[in-house]
Amino acid sequence: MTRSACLIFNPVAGQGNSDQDLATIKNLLEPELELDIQFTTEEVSGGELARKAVKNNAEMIIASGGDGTVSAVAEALVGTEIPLGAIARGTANAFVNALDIPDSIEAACQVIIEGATKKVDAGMCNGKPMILLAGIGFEADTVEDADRETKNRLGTLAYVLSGLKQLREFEKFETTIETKERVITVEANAITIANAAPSTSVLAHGTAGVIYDDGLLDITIIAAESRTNAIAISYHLLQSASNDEAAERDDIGYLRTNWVKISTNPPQKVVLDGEIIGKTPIEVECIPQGLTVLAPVEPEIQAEEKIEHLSGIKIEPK
Ligand SMILES: Nc1ncnc2c1ncn2[C@@H]1O[C@H](COP(=O)(O)OP(=O)(O)OP(=O)(O)O)[C@@H](O)[C@H]1O
Repeated sequence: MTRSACLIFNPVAGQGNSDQDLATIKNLLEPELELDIQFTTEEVSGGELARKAVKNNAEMIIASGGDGTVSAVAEALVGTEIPLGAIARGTANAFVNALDIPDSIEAACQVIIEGATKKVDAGMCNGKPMILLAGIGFEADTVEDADRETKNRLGTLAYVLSGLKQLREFEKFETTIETKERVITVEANAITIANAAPSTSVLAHGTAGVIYDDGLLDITIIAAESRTNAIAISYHLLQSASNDEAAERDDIGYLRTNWVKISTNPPQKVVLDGEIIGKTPIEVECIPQGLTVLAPVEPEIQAEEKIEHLSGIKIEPK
């Protein structure tokens, strides 16, 4: 029996040629899958289309668009067993990068055809599904500041530019972090609560790698004393993120927990998976294995070795 899938496609996502993208996707997938193609519109979101597809018992749901569309579709699938395929066509493509799904159309289609799935955690933030992260403080301001027109012209650079602009205006706020075991109070400029995070979300990377299937949220606290320090912190986190190392500076804190409530004084804007959802306080809970995604089969871990260069070494097959 042929497998079937509902493809939810944003025809205005990203900077590429959507007609051509759709033709490529159909060429690659249609020999293997019976596709029911649904287009998002300004009025009908990917989330709405996905909820309809869930009701219609879709066998698989594929989201193709920017992070807005892919996250909205993913959120609708939290708590279901329906596998999500993701074909990223946006600017930052944080969702696929965070979950180790390839970001080219061809490779993403190949993953969908191969059909291997993995379970990843999701989260709930103030009752709303969260796949990647919630940001409080300058991360939230960065997102709000990167407008559509600038994003179209500059792509990812738009976020970096607005981030630098925000750093000039940053300030500290009183923060209370409540876990099931403790109440922590601290002065901070930014708090990130991550379930999964791409390396470009630098403020999420206090821990040594944000793990998306450990049943825990990774919380990073930034407490910079000056703007210069904030820039140094961002650079430090960028490096520790790319090396999968934990942050070592005294003005960066991190912890892991499965539930957290965060309040601030004064209240701060909160960005959830790229959208501003309001202000603090927030309550975030990890939903272990809440989402099934089509993802590349994990490569076998090869034991690393470097021996051939040793002088006089002999290596013989047994
Ligand atoms: N057919 C459509 N016509 C106009 N706007 C649309 C249409 N379909 C979706 N949208 C809008 O697209 C936005 C979601 O875009 P999405 O995140 O998929 O791509 P993007 O904005 O290009 O991605 P990125 O944020 O990575 O740049 C929503 O605001 C939605 O209202």
